[in-house]
Amino acid sequence: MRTIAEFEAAARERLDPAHYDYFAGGAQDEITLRENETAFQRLRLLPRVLRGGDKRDLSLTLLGAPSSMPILVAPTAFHRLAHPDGELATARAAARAGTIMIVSMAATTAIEDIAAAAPDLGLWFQLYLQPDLEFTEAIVRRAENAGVRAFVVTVDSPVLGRRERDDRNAFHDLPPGLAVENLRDIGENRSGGTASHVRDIVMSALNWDHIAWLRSKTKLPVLIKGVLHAEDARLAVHHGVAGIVVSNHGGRQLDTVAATIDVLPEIAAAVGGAVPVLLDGGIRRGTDVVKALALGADAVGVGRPVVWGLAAGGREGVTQVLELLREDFDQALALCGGRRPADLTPDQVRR
Ligand SMILES: Cc1cc2nc3c(=O)[nH]c(=O)nc-3n(C[C@H](O)[C@H](O)[C@H](O)COP(=O)(O)O)c2cc1C
Ligand SMILES: CC(C)CC(=O)C(=O)O
Repeated sequence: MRTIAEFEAAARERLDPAHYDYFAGGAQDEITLRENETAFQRLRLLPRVLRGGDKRDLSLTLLGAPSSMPILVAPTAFHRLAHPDGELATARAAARAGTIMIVSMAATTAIEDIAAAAPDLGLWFQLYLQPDLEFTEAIVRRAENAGVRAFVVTVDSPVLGRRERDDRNAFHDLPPGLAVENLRDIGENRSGGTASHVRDIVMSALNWDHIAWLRSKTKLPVLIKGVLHAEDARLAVHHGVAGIVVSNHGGRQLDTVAATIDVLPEIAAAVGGAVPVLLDGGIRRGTDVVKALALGADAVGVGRPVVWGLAAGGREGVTQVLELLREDFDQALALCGGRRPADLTPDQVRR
């Protein structure tokens, strides 16, 4: 398979249609879902020439974590719905690719098992802070003990977005045998949960004080994921976050919000290099990665492409997707006259 679109088609053939819809879908009219991709397609590149050098180096270090390329695995829930090996397969593929995997709190495999399956993997942990802060703290301790190296707090979900495909398919719970394993066995009366369980514990009250609270509870870097407004990026730096993920949750939260690539320049300007800026949403080609890095991202995350690889071929499928993106990015970088990710500059993108 040569493209992410081909992996998606293969995944679609294999998946239960309701599960395919869960992975593929966005909120309401799915305008932002489509816009994330079309916004990249609208941008035109201006390569630099005669800058030759035969060795390219795609590697970078993010908050102390080395990565072989500026393409990370974004947190997506429920990998065992996509493939029986679930998050273990994803983690092994991410480790082989030498990249960082941000594990979803709503993973269907326990964080300890993921860490054990891929000991060399740079693991970050995505958190939905919950109204019960003691419970949240227990999850934080559990993830720390498993060896994660950063927390990524999702801040675009005071409530969950309305995904009409899921409503139509009545997909609101995991099938028997699958659970949100990271919420199991913590505290009293926590049987570990289903999708509706997670739905109940995203926190409407979430505010900057909670970020300060989390920072007081862990020495690990705390990033926030789901920033679209430059003023929030400024506030994030002011509140001492270690990094910002420009994200609209893959178009799954509020429909008609801006495409991430369109707001990236404002956010990069607001942050001014104070902390790393990551971007996710709509990355399907190496040229998308080039555009994001040129416009100010330090790295990008991929959500659905990894799920399609997993559904199409388990660990090997995820490996193929990550290598396809790596090669595609490497070639686009070379064609833009760059040797390292940091060589890309905003003037190389015409908006
Ligand atoms: C099926 C699915 C599940 C997701 N689960 C989570 C999650 O548990 N936590 C989270 O912060 N983001 C979640 N996201 C959002 C992704 O982290 C990411 O922002 C988005 O997928 C990027 O867009 P892309 O799919 O176009 O690459 C999910 C996205 C998808 C498609
Ligand atoms: C379990 C869900 C809340 C995971 C998620 O963030 C999503 O489906 O977008």
